[in-house]
Amino acid sequence: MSGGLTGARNGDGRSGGAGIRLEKLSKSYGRVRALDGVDLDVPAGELVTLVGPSGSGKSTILRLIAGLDRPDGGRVLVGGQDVGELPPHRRSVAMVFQDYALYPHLSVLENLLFGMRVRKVPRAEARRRAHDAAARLGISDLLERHPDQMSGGQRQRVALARAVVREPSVYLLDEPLASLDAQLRITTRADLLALHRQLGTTTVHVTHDQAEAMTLGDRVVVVHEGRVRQEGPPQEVYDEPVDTFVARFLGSPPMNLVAGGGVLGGEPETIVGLRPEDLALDADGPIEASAEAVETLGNEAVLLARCLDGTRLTARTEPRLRIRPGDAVRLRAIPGRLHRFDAGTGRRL
Ligand SMILES: Nc1ncnc2c1ncn2[C@@H]1O[C@H](COP(=O)(O)OP(=O)(O)OP(=O)(O)O)[C@@H](O)[C@H]1O
Repeated sequence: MSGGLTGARNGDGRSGGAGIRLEKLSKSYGRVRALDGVDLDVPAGELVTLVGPSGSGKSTILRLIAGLDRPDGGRVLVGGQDVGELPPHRRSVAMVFQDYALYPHLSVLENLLFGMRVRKVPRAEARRRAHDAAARLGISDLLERHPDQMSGGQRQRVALARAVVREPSVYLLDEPLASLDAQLRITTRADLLALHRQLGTTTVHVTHDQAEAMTLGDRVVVVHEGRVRQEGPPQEVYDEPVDTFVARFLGSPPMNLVAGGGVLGGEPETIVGLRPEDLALDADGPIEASAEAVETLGNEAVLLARCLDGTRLTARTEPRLRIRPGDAVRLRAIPGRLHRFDAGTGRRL
């Protein structure tokens, strides 16, 4: 195959990037089936978040798109082209890892220039790109520092800038925010979103943090046991999970699931689900329970209640009600908010 992919740029300097299509991708490591027939379409310019528990196959998907690993079966298309035979450096994808992977003996500027030197980008052009990327990521005043002279958040910005200078058609971000503390994660998340809006380049972002998945992507793709369980706009997946796995995985605290419906009502052959925010304290509520634990978070409190029949339910409540463990409470499910799943398959009914 001749020629790699290039990041086509449109007039205003934005790069829409290239769409990605995965067809029936499978991959095993020894006896571990990491991917089991993954189909996925990411339109050009979209930011998609892959989310799933540890070991579900998220990083493997990125590695196969990047060409760092080869699939046992299936195809990877970037910009409509089967890239199966292209080595990583010819795929016009830039990957950013959780641990930054910067060269410790090089300054920030040298880290940014290094890859372009290898790819023989002319010097003046390479410097222009490096300074432009540094400005976008707010690290222009760090260019002379070495990685060990920076905070984790600054290092992560350098790692992102190093991806930006490549002007790829696709960004692959493997838990880029996971090593940052909670506060920094939120601000860096906003910066990532802003960067994506500026560049408009197709991005696949991996996380196991469901809050990140809800806030960061145009679409969220829930991966479990090497398969795509559900994909869609985050709110849609949250409101209409296709099965009990997705229902429990997105949302914190997770959805209440009651076999047979029990205190939530329902038919014996079903599992009935209710989000904690859809379970309200109500003095006339039909569900009698006692408070087992209350976690106060400042803006809200999470009540763990044990019903008369032993069922445990969590509810999001007002923190100022000052409920204490042992208090008798009454609860009501907000009408229309119940989810029903098949008890055998776990699928949404
Ligand atoms: N090089 C490897 N050798 C053996 N097994 C591997 C290798 N890479 C991945 N696996 C296995 O493949 C499965 C999927 O791994 P993968 O790293 O894709 O999961 P993940 O969803 O990214 O997990 P995490 O969130 O923990 O990074 C896991 O069971 C993992 O142990």
